[in-house]
Amino acid sequence: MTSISQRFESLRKNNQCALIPFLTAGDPNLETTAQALQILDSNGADIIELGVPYSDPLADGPVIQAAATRALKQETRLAQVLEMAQGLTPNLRSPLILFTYYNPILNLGIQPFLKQISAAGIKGLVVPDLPLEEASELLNSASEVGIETTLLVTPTSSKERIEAISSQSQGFIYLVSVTGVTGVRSQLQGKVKDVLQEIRNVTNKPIGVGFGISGTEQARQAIDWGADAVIVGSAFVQRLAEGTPQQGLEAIKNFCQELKASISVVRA
Ligand SMILES: O=P(O)(O)OC[C@@H](O)[C@@H](O)c1c[nH]c2ccccc12
Repeated sequence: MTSISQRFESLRKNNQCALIPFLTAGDPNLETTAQALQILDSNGADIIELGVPYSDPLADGPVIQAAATRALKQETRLAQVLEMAQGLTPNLRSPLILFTYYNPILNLGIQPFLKQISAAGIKGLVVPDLPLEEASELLNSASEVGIETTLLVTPTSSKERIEAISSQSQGFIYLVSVTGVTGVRSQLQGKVKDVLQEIRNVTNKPIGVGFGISGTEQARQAIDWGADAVIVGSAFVQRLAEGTPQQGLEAIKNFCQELKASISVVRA
């Protein structure tokens, strides 16, 4: 199974960038999530971020909060998400990143958590509220089972923090494009270009830009500014939730193809 780093290496060889969609597992139900993952995987996704619904998604905007609420109404728990993933990962081209808040990990215990997600074929981890000071135990234990933990840089991160995060982050570095919560914005802030350069100055690890990317224009903009990947969540979650599940699946298929096409043009 391809790792996150290996996927980035093969993309870089072909001067390509990664499209990383995010979906909330269990919204509207896990059967649809399984279909959605396969659709994204065969319509342009290079890596996929799978969110574990959580009752207090403090870093999420209204779209993903609503998705988490719908998924929790379906009694979506980590165990079912992993059971669904285990059935899929052997046949997915895209490595899966499990996206979860820190609490569910602490409740289960870091080692049992990692054992379960590794058995499900998960290759990456994003924990937005993991304090950098506490990250080393999770990072080290996860990498022992072949899971790369990606850390987040924000536009207000200091130079020292950018260096600390860049050196510890595995797989890639997640540059959050705006201060605030997830959710589509009208345009990417120019600051993203500067922070991209600051990260580039201290590491040659791939950099993914996320938050607020609503469509092909902003995705292209992030790539032209030097990003190696774009992470798109709310815009996919929104489309999947519109109409019937079948209509939602059709909408994310088309959106995934459009986004991949928009970032596939060789960098200007
Ligand atoms: O939804 P957006 O604005 O496209 O941003 C990606 C984001 O959804 C995904 O990476 C994510 C979902 N929840 C998060 C919480 C914190 C950081 C990142 C995330």
